[in-house]
Amino acid sequence: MRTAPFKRPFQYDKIPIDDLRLQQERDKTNRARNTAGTVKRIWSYLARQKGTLLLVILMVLISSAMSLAGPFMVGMAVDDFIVTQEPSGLGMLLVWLLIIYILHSLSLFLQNYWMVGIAQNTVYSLREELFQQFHRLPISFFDKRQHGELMSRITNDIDNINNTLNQSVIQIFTSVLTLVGTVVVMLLLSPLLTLITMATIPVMFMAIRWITKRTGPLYKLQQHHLGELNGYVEETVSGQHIIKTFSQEERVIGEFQERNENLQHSGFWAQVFAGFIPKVMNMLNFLSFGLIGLAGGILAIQDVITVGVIVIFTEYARQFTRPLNELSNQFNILLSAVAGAERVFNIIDTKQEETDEKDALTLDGTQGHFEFDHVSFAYEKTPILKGISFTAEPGQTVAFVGHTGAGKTTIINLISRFYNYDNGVIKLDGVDLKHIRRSSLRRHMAFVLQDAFLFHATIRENIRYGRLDATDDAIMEAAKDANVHDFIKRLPNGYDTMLDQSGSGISQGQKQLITIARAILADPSILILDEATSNIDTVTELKIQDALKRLMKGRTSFVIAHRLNTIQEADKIIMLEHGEIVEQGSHEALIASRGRYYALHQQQLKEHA
Ligand SMILES: Nc1ncnc2c1ncn2[C@@H]1O[C@H](COP(=O)(O)OP(=O)(O)OP(=O)(O)O)[C@@H](O)[C@H]1O
Repeated sequence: MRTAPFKRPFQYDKIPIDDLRLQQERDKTNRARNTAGTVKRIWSYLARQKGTLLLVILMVLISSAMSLAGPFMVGMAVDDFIVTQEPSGLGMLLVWLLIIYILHSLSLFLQNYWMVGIAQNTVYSLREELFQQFHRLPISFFDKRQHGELMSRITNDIDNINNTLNQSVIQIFTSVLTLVGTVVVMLLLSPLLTLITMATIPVMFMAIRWITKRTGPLYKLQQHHLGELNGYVEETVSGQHIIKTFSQEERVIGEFQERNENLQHSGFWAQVFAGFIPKVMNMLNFLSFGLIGLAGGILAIQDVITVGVIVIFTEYARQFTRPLNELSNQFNILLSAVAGAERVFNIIDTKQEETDEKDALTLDGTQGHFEFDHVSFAYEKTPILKGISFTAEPGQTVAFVGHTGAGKTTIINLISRFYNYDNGVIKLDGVDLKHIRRSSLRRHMAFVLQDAFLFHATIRENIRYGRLDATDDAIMEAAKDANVHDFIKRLPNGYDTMLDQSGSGISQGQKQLITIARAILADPSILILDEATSNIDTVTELKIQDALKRLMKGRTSFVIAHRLNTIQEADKIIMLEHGEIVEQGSHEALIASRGRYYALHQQQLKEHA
């Protein structure tokens, strides 16, 4: 087993400077493009809860005032009762102090309670809007993006907004109020001592700036390395089969080690520098106490101020540095949350799936007669399909064949109107598809796709997805027709067997049979089958072929098949090349004409010989 080298790993000059630079570049792109606009938009969500927000502001005012009043009273106690050694009113003052501290705690508790409510309501609305938007966006939106990226919008970004609203917003308010309040009271008590107290601030600023200039990018680098490491672990865990079959374990361990070392380096320095901040603050606080004690003592001896004022200043000095520090921290968190919010809003603002025409038809039923008339289509600006013309009679099976990238899936995408065709016309029962409501068109279609997708639900619920009002008997009948009933019956929990998201626990073929049962139950007039029989053992393949034959009977079916032996019985085979139809006809006719299909057929025969 490999062990990680532990050779002087923590030299600062070993931090990859290029990585730091890269991180700084990334930071720039990670900022919101329109910070003011995004903040305004977040505000519009908060403004829906004006009443509660006012209460929070009131509580912040009270807590800030109380944090000023506490030390002030202590100072008064020193002057009035301790210096004078006249303790008669001390008891009453202690009661006041107690009230101040209770009020302080209570206002902190309530501001937190109300602000958490505001934050939760805001992210509830955002999550809801984002999820609804996901379901209104066209397929092209998802085709262009990675799933992980979209997941990150609804998890990380929204979480970030929540945390920022919960903590940073109140912190920023409180810090500003406390800072202003402290300086005002200090100035009123003694402008000279205020200046002396503040003498350490420039030093503090410089020290913090020096540290954060280093920790900021290091922290982000650490996050970046952590993300890389997590991603790598996730990928290798889910790709275990492939790693083992290609005997890549050693290489994977080596690559992991590299990522682990990167994280170790950046993590070490990020935390070392971050650890400096409280130490430096403490040191400067003590310096400031010393200065206040010295200067305050001299001023008190000269009767310019009282001893109580010195007590108040030492307390305020402590209160003073904390908000300064917090402001700079919270500001960064706030900026990154605003950037996240902007990404969320960008998705919410993305153009939704084109709406149907105003007077679009709702199909009650359909014969399933399709006609493609010189249809052309481009993804963005890349032309894919050119002058496609063919017909599919009701109940016929039309198969698309051709090399990878020929445009088979694209034709299916046009039939189901996941994409809009640019030129020409596609007609269903003589009506242009564009005049038919998308939802009503798709209601008459069922898909059995290569990547059989099952939900995290029971087998029964997965089949019922085809027709929500189906009875248990109808589900069982569909499963019987799909040749999967016997298999389900043999499972300990039968139809109530829970499937996990990846559908593990059942084979690829069984998954496919369940999706066929789902399609049978849906009882559509139009069927779309995408390479439904690849990677499956012969017995299951026969079962699938048999189930499909039953499913396709009496329905117009479009089949994408790479293996020509599965489509020989199709009524029409359409051979595509570079987005154009080069041949069409029955298997026998195409073989007899000895053209492109014949060549492809011969090639496959040789490959499987
Ligand atoms: N969402 C998309 N955006 C841009 N181009 C795309 C998109 N989907 C497919 N293409 C391109 O369109 C062409 C046709 O792709 P299509 O998926 O229709 O081919 P196919 O015949 O189904 O291939 P395969 O047999 O590999 O599934 C390819 O060049 C492909 O790169």
